[in-house]
Amino acid sequence: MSLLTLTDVTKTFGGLTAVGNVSFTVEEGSIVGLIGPNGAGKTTTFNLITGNYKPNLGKIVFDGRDITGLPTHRIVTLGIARTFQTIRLFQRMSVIENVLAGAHCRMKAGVFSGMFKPPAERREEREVLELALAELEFVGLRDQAENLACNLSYGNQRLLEIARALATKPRFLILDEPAGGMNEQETERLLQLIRKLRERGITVLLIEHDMALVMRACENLVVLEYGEKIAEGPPEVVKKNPKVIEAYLGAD
Ligand SMILES: Nc1ncnc2c1ncn2[C@@H]1O[C@H](COP(=O)(O)OP(=O)(O)OP(=O)(O)O)[C@@H](O)[C@H]1O
Repeated sequence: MSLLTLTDVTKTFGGLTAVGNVSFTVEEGSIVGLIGPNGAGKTTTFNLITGNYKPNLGKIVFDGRDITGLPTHRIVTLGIARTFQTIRLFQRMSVIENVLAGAHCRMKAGVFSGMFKPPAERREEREVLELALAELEFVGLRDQAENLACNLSYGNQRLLEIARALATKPRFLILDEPAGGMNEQETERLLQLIRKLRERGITVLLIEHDMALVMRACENLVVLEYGEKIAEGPPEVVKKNPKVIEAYLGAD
């Protein structure tokens, strides 16, 4: 079953077409890579899916529902979460507080609201804390919960971003260059983590410049160049596509 479908989506900035007539589908439970040279329109596509941008034309359907142009907070509650190309953590807050900030959008009451709370609210807070700790455990940062986010290594900050996104209980997770700045060992851990996400039933859409990771992690790739889709299919087929080879060689 297709979880996400983009149909003829276009986004322009002034005279520049950042994304032009792009259509693709992400099947539920799959790991799909969105790749292409710098400036190809990958991040813009992510921003269109997550409601950070509104498309000029086209339609985005998630789980059978038209989400085109919905505000980001509505899209998050429908089950789409993301991480960012540049790390966006609360650097002076603890690791667990960063994850709680993600969980917050699912709570009826605020996490930090008041001292005298009714039992239902306290129960909800306990549950949210347990959820946040479980997500830290999942990404391998449980023992860092009390540490400040700024004290984590770059690779671990990226994992923390994933934990924070997971705390929103997504069905669909969008990862923007998760391996950026990671060493080989951290990238290997990330690959295992992405596979574990799928085992949890979470569908993953990934932008990544580390081609070795993309080829190993994804079962399907969508390739953009100058805002247009130039290829789509399994990695072993896409990597032999002359248009893709030319796009990458041309970029180098
Ligand atoms: N907010 C914006 N205002 C104007 N132009 C933009 C904006 N965002 C992106 N662009 C332009 O749109 C095009 C696509 O950019 P985008 O960031 O989506 O590409 P990308 O494939 O994610 O690139 P990279 O791999 O370098 O992150 C580029 O030419 C970029 O300069």
